[in-house]
Amino acid sequence: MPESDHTDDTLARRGLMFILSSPSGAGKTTISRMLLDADEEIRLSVSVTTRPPRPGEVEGTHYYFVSEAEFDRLVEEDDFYEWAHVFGYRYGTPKGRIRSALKGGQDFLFDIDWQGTQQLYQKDQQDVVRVFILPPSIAELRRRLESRATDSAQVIDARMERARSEISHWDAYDYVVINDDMAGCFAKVREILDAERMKRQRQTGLIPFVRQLMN
Ligand SMILES: Nc1nc2c(ncn2[C@@H]2O[C@H](COP(=O)(O)OP(=O)(O)O)[C@@H](O)[C@H]2O)c(=O)[nH]1
Ligand SMILES: Nc1ncnc2c1ncn2[C@@H]1O[C@H](COP(=O)(O)OP(=O)(O)O)[C@@H](O)[C@H]1O
Repeated sequence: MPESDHTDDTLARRGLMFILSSPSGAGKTTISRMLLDADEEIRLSVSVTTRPPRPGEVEGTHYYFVSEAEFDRLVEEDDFYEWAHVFGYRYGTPKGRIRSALKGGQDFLFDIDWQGTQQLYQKDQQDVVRVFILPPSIAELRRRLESRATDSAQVIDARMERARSEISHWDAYDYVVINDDMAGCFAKVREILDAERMKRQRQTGLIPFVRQLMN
């Protein structure tokens, strides 16, 4: 849409980089999927990882699954916005077309950890919105990891161990939402997204619109 165009109450705007992070098992994948289903204007930034796929995970939909050597090659070619070590594997955000698509008003959802969040924020403060999801309690976090049934007891122990250090990064986020009731948490995340879209600085169509109102 050209910058000066608008329909009713919709003005042209920059897209935003909407980051959802949480300690493993708190529910960010669940909330991300609900958001992607409910909102046609946001697209998932699909990460590249060296971790093997879990049952049900689809190449190119949930992650791009690559070998260590392939990941090395992508790093050398400077193909990542950011990348980090998590749980013994590497994860990275491919550059792709993100920057040009943002200018055109496309929003992106990032399911990345606190390290990736810091890197993206340093690169692009004006487009980044950082949301951190917390579990209602440590006992419930363990229960969720066990009920997901994708990890061995040993891996669950390691994730629980790591959860405490992940939680310690809570104050590097713009918003913190507790995922007790799933529907309630989802509603709050949507409200954040809606409000951030309306921020004056993002509404590039406002200047011509206001000028026209004043003429
Ligand atoms: N920095 C960074 N972290 C990522 C990326 N993709 C996924 N992660 C994070 O890596 C962690 C492990 O993800 P995953 O193996 O899918 O397990 P999960 O903890 O159940 O979501 C999570 O905290 C993700 O948010 C990425 O591209 N960059
Ligand atoms: N509010 C909630 N109440 C109960 N179970 C939940 C809630 N949110 C997520 N879960 C469940 O907890 C498990 C972990 O959620 P998931 O979205 O995979 O977490 P993450 O991506 O943060 O590791 C899944 O089995 C999911 O269905």
